[in-house]
Parts: sequence; structure tokens; C-alpha cells
Amino acid sequence: MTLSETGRSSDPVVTADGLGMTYRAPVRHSGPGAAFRSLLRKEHRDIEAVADVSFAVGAGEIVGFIGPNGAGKTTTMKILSGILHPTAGQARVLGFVPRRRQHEYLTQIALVRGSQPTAGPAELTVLDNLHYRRVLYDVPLSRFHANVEELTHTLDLATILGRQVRALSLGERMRAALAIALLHRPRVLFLDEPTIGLDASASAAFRRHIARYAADTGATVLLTSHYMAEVEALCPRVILIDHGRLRYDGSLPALATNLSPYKLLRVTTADSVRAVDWDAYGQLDATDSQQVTLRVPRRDVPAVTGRLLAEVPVADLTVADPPLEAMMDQFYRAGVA
Ligand SMILES: Nc1ncnc2c1ncn2[C@@H]1O[C@H](COP(=O)(O)OP(=O)(O)OP(=O)(O)O)[C@@H](O)[C@H]1O
Repeated sequence: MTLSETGRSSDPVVTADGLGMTYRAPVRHSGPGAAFRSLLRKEHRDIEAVADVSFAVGAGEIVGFIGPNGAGKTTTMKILSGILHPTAGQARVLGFVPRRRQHEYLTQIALVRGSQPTAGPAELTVLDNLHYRRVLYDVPLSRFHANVEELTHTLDLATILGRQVRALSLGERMRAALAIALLHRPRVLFLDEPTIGLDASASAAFRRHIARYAADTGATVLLTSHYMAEVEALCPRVILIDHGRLRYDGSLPALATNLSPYKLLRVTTADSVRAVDWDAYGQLDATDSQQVTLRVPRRDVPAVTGRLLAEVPVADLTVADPPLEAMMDQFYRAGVA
């Protein structure tokens, strides 16, 4: 079920039309003799990783691709970037069929995988890898120097440019991988969990850089992430998949409204909170000497707020959605309806 839809650009850069991917995975039994028997008789089972997924992403959109573990996000990214052939449906990016992996296509996109940050041959230095990329992607030398200067500044590369990739820490490797991915100024960026393993400041720098890159170049970005703060900061639109199927396509605030039927009212009282019968206003979520947090159904928030202000000595009152991480966690554990 698709919960809701938002309008989208009339000029899609990325389209997925009924995409499907069924992996054929070998079945391995355990126990004595199993390895030998599996040589004689090969068994397989089908794993439907992506099923009938359709969406379109317009030029310049930054879209969060979210869902629980094993939902099919990476598989979809791999299809869109041309690494995997879908077993059903069609993908188109910038008018190209990704699986053909034409040079003209590959030089306009980039895929960054946080779980496997590839900064090029490990024996080469980061700068040599950037040169290597320049040659592979036909980047003119004058543009190369300007781009490297900018990337060095924004991704803080100065101390790692001259170092071998193999000796970099995960965070340093990630920064190098991102610089290499952005060197040719791709028009479409596929970012698959790009900030895994980065510290808070490196993640924030990464987010700033992606936002600026997209604003400056008009690039289209698809981002998978389990960090809701990251998705919230970067993505006006999210696509949610679960068990390989598209379940939601729309804004994150609208998803939050769909997911959580209540809001949190945080009330600070002038007197002790004990003097008030809070059950008459909502469900008590947390309390301390002068502050309580109430869960109140969304539709009742205006009326309850009015009654609180009229009947309770309120010093301060705020209304907020429950934390997004907590909502998504609950949602993923309960499964998508
Ligand atoms: N090469 C493969 N062979 C068989 N099954 C696979 C293969 N790659 C992925 N799968 C299965 O396909 C499903 C979707 O995997 P995918 O990696 O696309 O999920 P994901 O949403 O990216 O998950 P995560 O958030 O854990 O990275 C999972 O059930 C996974 O086990």
C-alpha cells in the first residue's frame, strides 16, 4: 500500500518502472557430508529482493531511500547505477539504460557505498587516484585542478592527498572516496549509506558538502541511510521500501504524521506538577518536578492545549512530534501495514 504521494518534477532524471530483482542463491546445508552432497546436487532458492518498484525522480531532487535492513535499497541502487541487471521492469537514468553501462552514462553518475568506500587502487596515493579518475572520466586538466582545490577545501583532504589509500582510516577513506566520486561533477549521485562509520563532525561536513554540491550543480541525489537526522537534513522527499516493495513516497513530515497518531506536549508548570490531574489531558510520557510530557492524539492537540492554558498554571508549553528515529524504529519492528 502506498500511504501518500507528493507532486514531482515533470522531467524525471531517474525512473524505475516496475523494477524487480530476484536473486538465485545456492542453498547450503550444514552438517557432515553436506558440502560433498552440495557438489553432487546443487540446490537454489529464489530471493525476491525488489518487487514491482516504480518511481520517478526529477532533476535536482534529493531523495532519501529508506527502509529496514534487507528491504532492497542497495539492490535498487545497484540496478540504477548499472551494477545489477533487474530481473523485471526497467530503469532509466538521464535517458540511459543503466545496465548497458555506456561510458557516456558512467561519466555522468557516481555511486558511493559507505560499506565499501572505494578510493581506487590501494597502493596509490589519494592524489594519484584522483588523477587516475581524471583519465578514466575524461576530466580536462584545468577543471581537474579547480575541482581538486575545491574538494580539498570542503572535504579537508590536505593531509591525506599524499597518502596511500591502503593506510587510510575508514573516515579518511570515505572522504577520499567521495572526492573521487565527485571529481567528474556527476549529474546523478547514488549515495548508499555514505556516512557509516564517520564521526559526528565528519558526517556533518559530508552533509554540508552534499547539500552545497546539489545546490551548486543541480545534481540529482538518491541517498540511502539509516540515520533519520541525515535524511531529515538533506531530503525533502523520501521513498520507503519494505520487503522489496514501495510503501511510501512523499515528504518526511507527512510520513511522520502517518506513522504517529499522537504528538508530545511538553508542559512546564509554575507550581509543582503534582497538583495537576494530568490524565485528564493526555497520556503521561515523562515527568519531573516541574515538567511533564504528555502524549496527545493529533486531532485533540488544539483543544487540549487550550484547556491546559486555561486550567493549569503553565510557564511554558511546546508541541512536538515524537523523535523520528523512535518512530521509524517502532514502524520497522511492527512492519509496514
Ligand atoms: N547477492 C545476493 N544473493 C542473494 N540474496 C541477496 C544478494 N544481495 C542481497 N540479497 C538479499 O536481498 C534482500 C535485499 O538486500 P539489500 O542489500 O538490497 O537490502 P538493503 O535494504 O540495502 O538492506 P540494508 O539496510 O541491510 O543494507 C535481502 O534479503 C538480502 O539478503
